[in-house]
Amino acid sequence: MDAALLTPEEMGAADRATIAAGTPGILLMERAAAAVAAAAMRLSGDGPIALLAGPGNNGGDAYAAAALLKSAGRAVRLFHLVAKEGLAGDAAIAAGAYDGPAETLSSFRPGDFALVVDGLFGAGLARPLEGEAAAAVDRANAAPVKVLAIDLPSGISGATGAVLGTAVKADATVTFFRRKPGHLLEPGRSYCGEITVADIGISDDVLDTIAPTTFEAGPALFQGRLKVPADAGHKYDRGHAVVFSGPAHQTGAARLAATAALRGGAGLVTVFAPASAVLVVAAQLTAVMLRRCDDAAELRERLADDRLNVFVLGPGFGAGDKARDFAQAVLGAGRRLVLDADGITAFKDEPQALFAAAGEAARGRPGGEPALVLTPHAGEFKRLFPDLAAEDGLSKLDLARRAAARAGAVVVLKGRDTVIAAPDGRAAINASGTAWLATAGTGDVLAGIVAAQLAQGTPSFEAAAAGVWMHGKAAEAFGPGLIAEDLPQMLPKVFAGLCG
Ligand SMILES: NC(=O)C1=CN([C@@H]2O[C@H](COP(=O)(O)OP(=O)(O)OC[C@H]3O[C@@H](n4cnc5c(N)ncnc54)[C@H](O)[C@@H]3O)[C@@H](O)[C@H]2O)[C@@H](O)CC1
Ligand SMILES: Nc1ncnc2c1ncn2[C@@H]1O[C@H](COP(=O)(O)OP(=O)(O)O)[C@@H](O)[C@H]1O
Ligand SMILES: [K+]
Repeated sequence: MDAALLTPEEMGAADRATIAAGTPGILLMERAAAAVAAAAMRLSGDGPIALLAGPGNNGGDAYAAAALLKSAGRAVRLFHLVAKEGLAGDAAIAAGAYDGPAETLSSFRPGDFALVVDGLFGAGLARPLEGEAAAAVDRANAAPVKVLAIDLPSGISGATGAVLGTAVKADATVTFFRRKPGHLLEPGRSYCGEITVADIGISDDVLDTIAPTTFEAGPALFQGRLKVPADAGHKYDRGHAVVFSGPAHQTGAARLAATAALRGGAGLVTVFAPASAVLVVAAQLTAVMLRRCDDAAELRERLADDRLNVFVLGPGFGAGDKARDFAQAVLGAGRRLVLDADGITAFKDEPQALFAAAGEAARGRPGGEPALVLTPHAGEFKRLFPDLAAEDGLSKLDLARRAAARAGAVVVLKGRDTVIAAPDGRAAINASGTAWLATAGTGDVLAGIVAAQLAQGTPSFEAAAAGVWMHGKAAEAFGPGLIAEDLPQMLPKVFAGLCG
C-alpha cells in the first residue's frame, strides 16, 4: 500500500480511524505541525516567518507550527482569515495554545518575510478562493518570497489537482501519511514544489478498510507483478510481441515500438509489414524479426500461432478500415492489444465496435482481465470519448476511469501526469519523466515498452503502469536533448535500478 494516494475523503477517514483507535486529533495536529516547523526552519535560514491560518484544521496546523517555531526562538508572525474565536475542534485547541499575537490576513505583506507558511486551506477546500484569502495568495505569489504549503497549496484540490479560483505557488509542500492525487495531477503538481510526506503516527493498517483505488505508478505498485527472466528460462517464456508496420514511407514508428518492445524485455519481437514495406523495414532491423502481413485474412492465419501473445497497432499505421479490421482480428483471437495513435483514430466513428470487441476478448481471459490497452494523448482521447472530453469538471483521473470502464480496456491517458486506469476502478498516476519526452515518436516507444510487459505475462493494469514509469525513467536517465531513439537504449539502466 506504499503506492496508495488518498483522496481528501479517504484521508479524513484515515484521521478518524486513528482518532477512534485512541490517538487524540490534537496529537496528530502537533505531529503535523512539528514536520511543518522542521521544514520551515530549513527553508527560512534565520529570517522571519509568516504563517497564514485558515478557518479549519489546516489553519490549526499553522497555529501549532507557529507555537513550535516561536518557542525555538524564531521570529514569527501569524495572520488569520478567521479570529481564534471562530475556530472549532483541534484548530481551536491549537490556536488557544499559541501565545503570540495574531493579525488579520489583510495586513500580511510578504516582502517582510524570508518564508511564508501557507495554512489557509488543505483537504477541506470546498469552493474557489475569493476575497481576503485570494488576495493574500496573489500577494504571496507576486513576491519573491519562499512559500511552504501545509498539506496542499491553498486553492489546489487534493482530489483533482485543479486550481479553485487562485492557488499558492509553493516551493515546498509537507503532506501527511500519504500523498493525494492533487499532488501528482497537473496543474496541482506544478504548484507543490518539492513534496515531503510526514509520518504523523497513522498506521498503515487503516488502509485495509479504506481500500484505496488510486496509486502512484512506480515500483511499489507493480514490482511484485513484473516478470524477470528465470535462470533456466527461454525466450518464449518472455513472450512474442508483434508490431504492425504502416506502408513503405511510414515504417519508423513501428520500428521504434519494436525496438522498445525488445529492449523492454519481450523474448521475441516481430514486425508484421505489408509487402510494399518489407524491404524498407528489413534494411533497418537486426534482432527484431520481420514477416509479411497484407490483410486481415493473412493476419488470421498468422494468429494460429498462439505464441504471438501481444500486438501493437497504430504507430504509423494509417487510420483506415485496415486498422479496424486488424484490431478486431487480434481481439477476436483473444490476444492482448496495445492500440495507439492511428489505431485509436481509426475507431473515431465507431468506438462501440472497438469496445464490444475488447469486452468480448476480456470475457475470454482469466479473471476477465482486459485484453486491450489504449494509449491516447489528449487529442486521441477526445476522438474516442468526445462526450467525456467535453464534460465540465472531470479530472484526468475521472476521464481515464470512465473511459476504461466504458471501453473494457486499460486506458493510458498520456501527458506529464499520465493516468493509467483499469475497468475495475483502479487508477495510477505517473510522476516519472521529463519535459524532453514531448518529442516525436516517444509515444511509439511507450507502446512498445507496455507491450513488452504484457508479452511477459504481467497483468494489463500493472503492465501499463510499469511501462509508463519505465518510459519516464528512461527519459530521466538520458537527460536533456533526448529523441525517441534514445529511450530504448536507456532501459537496461532502468532495469538495473529495478532488479538490482
Ligand atoms: N485531525 C485531523 O483531521 C488532522 C488534520 N490535519 C490538517 O487538517 C486539514 C484539513 O482540515 P479541515 O478538514 O478542517 O479543512 P481545511 O482546514 O482545509 O478547510 C476547511 C475549512 O475551510 C472552509 N472553506 C473551504 N473552502 C473555502 C474557501 N474557498 N473559502 C473560504 N472558506 C473555505 C470550510 O468551510 C472549513 O471551515 C488537512 O489539510 C491538514 O492540514 C492535520 O492536522 C493532521 C490531523
Ligand atoms: N511535458 C511532458 N512531460 C513528461 N512527459 C511528457 C510530456 N509531454 C509528453 N510526454 C510524454 O511523451 C509521450 C508522447 O506521446 P505521443 O503524444 O503519443 O507522441 P508521439 O505520437 O509523437 O509518439 C507520452 O508518453 C507522454 O506522456
Ligand atoms: K495549505
